[in-house]
Amino acid sequence: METFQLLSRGGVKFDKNRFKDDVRLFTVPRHLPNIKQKATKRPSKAKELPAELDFFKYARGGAPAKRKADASGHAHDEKRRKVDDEEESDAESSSDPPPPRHRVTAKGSNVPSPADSFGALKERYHLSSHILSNLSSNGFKHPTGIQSHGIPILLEGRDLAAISPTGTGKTLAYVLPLLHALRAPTPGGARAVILAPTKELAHQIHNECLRMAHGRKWRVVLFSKATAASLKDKNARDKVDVIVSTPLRLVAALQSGTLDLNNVRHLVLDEADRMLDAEFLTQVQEIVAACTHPEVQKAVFSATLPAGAEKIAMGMLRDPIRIVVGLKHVFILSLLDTPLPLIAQTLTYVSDESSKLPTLLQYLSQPYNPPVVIFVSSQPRATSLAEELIINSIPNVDCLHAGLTKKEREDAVARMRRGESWVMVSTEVMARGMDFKGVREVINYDFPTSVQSYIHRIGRTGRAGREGKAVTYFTNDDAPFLKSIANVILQSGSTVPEWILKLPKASKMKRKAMGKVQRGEFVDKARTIGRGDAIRKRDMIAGSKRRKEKAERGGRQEKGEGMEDE
Ligand SMILES: Nc1ncnc2c1ncn2[C@@H]1O[C@H](COP(=O)(O)OP(=O)(O)OP(=O)(O)O)[C@@H](O)[C@H]1O
Repeated sequence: METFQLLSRGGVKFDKNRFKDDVRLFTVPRHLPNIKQKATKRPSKAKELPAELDFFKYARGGAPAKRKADASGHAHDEKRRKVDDEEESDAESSSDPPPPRHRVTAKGSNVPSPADSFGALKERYHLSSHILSNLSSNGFKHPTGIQSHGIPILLEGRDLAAISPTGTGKTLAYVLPLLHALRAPTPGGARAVILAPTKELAHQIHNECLRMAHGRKWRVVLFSKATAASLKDKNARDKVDVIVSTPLRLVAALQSGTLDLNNVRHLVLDEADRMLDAEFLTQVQEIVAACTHPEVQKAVFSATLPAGAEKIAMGMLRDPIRIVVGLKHVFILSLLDTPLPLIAQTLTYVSDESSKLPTLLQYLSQPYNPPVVIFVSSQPRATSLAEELIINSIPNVDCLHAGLTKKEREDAVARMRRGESWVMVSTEVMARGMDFKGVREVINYDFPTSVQSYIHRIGRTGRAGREGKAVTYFTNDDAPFLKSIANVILQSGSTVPEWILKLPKASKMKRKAMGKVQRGEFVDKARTIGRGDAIRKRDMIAGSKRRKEKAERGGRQEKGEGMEDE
């Protein structure tokens, strides 16, 4: 666009005649064909969103170019396919480096074709106009990669194991087909169950279901102590369509005989690798066994699915399709299939525990981008770090961990959603699935306990196509585990100091020990005062500051200064 046109669109009036010499300076000379050519060769780009608004430029789905499908949308004979489904880019014609290519790998028999738009889903599967209108009123215009591939698979009633990076819209990828399959509300008990590892995540998924179910009479229940009590009544239970829950709560109701899952046709495990780890596995197996309907469809979703968890998951699924969303250049190198290209990641050496707090305070004394999420390794450390930050006058500090009461946890999440928390100190409880769109930075104050934990923690930023930043502190004690994280950083496109890459590979035993570095309960060993003291101290500091300012104002008035401000 011509410079002066641009200015006039912003309301600026400019007399071109009067300033014709200046205008000439800004006019592109006609004898520079290259510049002209470039400007005209990219008409489609001009119509597109600016890069900073083009969310999902990496995760957006699309129909594969190389595949032929029959009218029913099925691949003819492929057992396994690999698809480059990033839309055609004009980058080759420019000097810009080509954008990262988005890759989806699907494995399984008779894989349905992806749908490159929500409209295509309507045409192929008669998706209800209610759901479509809810998509549009929530601003969801195009399916993401996992949605364009995963939704058709689920709509065709197939079992699915889906691996897609954090923040790429996995929730909608299972909520949408599930609601479509429910059709009209029917009595007889829950027909769908969604399991998540934390109350906070279950709550968030419940909200997403409600958003998509808006205008319909489906009863979507967030399973809690209170709902479990009200569902003891069979009449109430019969009216439920969807249950969203943590495993523990549901198992308690199953064991007490106040709930059965015989009518369930759809079972989803979100954060599947966590759900299938030692802590949850028995409960999850109990729930799976309670879903006795012969046609129950099962799906597992996660950003990470290590081999052990995948094996268990595949054992639970029937003739499953496995899809993996990742970036092409990363994918080839990656053992993890979980690139995080939108997050600028760095490692910061802090020598020992006592150096971490000063490093963080120094960081927060410079301009930073709130909200920031800070991860520590235990509940007492989360409380302790939040106290330290408050004492040091860092504004709007909050804390969230499983040791808080239900109300405290809910309030902390609500403050975060309202944008009132600038610095949120948390434990692994917030590492998975929590979607606070605005999070700009993640700081791993304590080194993550595993590669998966690293990926999920930093995935709280860089969501829905936005960019983010992640900083990880490491001490001498963390050094043996550094290389595993450095590899993820490297594969995601960020840089890592050469010396870290030259470190010897940690043995399997060492890697297992990764989460076991001993850390004290207080982030500042010297300090033993409690939270109440911290808050009192903060208020005292603020009070004394106010008094000092007032006294100074009074003094100036006496001297006759600053009258114009009064
Ligand atoms: N098609 C879409 N278009 C625009 N935004 C979308 C779309 N689908 C989902 N989103 C938004 O993207 C964000 C991330 O989605 P979601 O929480 O489902 O990610 P996820 O892949 O489950 O992440 P995690 O692995 O961390 O759980 C949400 O804010 C969601 O509303």
